Amino acid sequence: AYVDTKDILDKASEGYYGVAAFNINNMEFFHAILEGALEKKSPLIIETSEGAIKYAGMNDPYRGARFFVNMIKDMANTVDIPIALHLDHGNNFDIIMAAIKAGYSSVMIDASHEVFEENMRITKDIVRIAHAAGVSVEAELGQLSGIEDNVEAAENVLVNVDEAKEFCETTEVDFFAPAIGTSHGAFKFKGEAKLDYDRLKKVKEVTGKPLVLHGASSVVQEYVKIAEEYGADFGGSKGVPADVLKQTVEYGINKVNTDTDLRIAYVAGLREFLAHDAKQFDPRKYQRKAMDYVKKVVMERIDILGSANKI
Ligand SMILES: O=C(COP(=O)(O)O)NO
Ligand SMILES: [Ca+2]
Ligand code: NA
Ligand SMILES: [Zn+2]
Repeated sequence: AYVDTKDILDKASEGYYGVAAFNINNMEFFHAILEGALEKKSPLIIETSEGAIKYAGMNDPYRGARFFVNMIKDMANTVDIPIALHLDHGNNFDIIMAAIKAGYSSVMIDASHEVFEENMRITKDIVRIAHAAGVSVEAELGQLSGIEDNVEAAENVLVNVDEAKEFCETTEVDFFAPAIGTSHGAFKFKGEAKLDYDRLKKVKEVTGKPLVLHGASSVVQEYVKIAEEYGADFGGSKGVPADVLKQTVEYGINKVNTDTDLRIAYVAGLREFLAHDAKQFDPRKYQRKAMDYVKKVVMERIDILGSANKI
């Protein structure tokens, strides 16, 4: 069934387990992810960035938002796991409105690069509009280093616990993303993967909200190796290890944003298949190994986060 993201995350917060939020840009990733979630009988959050919406809509965001809603809502209403569709890193007001209008389950308003008061003001505004339309809202405090919503953040700015308390009370966001040391992409840590667990525990205590971990991919080396065997160069890639992910769930993370792991698994499968089969040109066949690897990563992640059979 097609559900509100808040429903999935309130249950996860109650039960202290994590639900992965998988990013997609096309149908094949959605199908591969869905196969894995169905097999695990897990609730599923599908999320699309603003870039994905522009990509699918051939630069018309409302068309792109409708494309994803039509594909995902229809499928959701014909399978028996709960599925929500979420706008990831919403920043552009028109695209956030397009997602709400098209029928997204939830939207993120990411104004975390603004000063605290401004982030709070903007977020409050979006919550008012989204709630009026029955749509739930995510927002973020702190910054992840690297490129994020077209804003270049030089280095990590960790969430401030007192600000988090005020922010959640004032804005009434439904779920909240505290920056605790992760970053987007495949090169998250120079040395050891260190997240600020103490800060995370305190944010959970003072907000009581379902919490979101951005930049949560593990950069699974099994697929990095396969991709590199067939010509990729992902040297120095490092993500959030599975045991660290488990710790964050234990301390209150419930939505676990996963994009990079699926991209690496897919390109590994595609490179491997094409290196061995010189004759195949049916896209349903030459993408299948790539989709199988995505499905495997999805199922492994569901086991790490504990959302299997939680429907
Ligand atoms: O935070 C993410 C995904 O992060 P990764 O690059 O670690 O998959 N999406 O919002
Ligand atoms: Ca941000
Ligand atoms: Na998000
Ligand atoms: Zn993110």
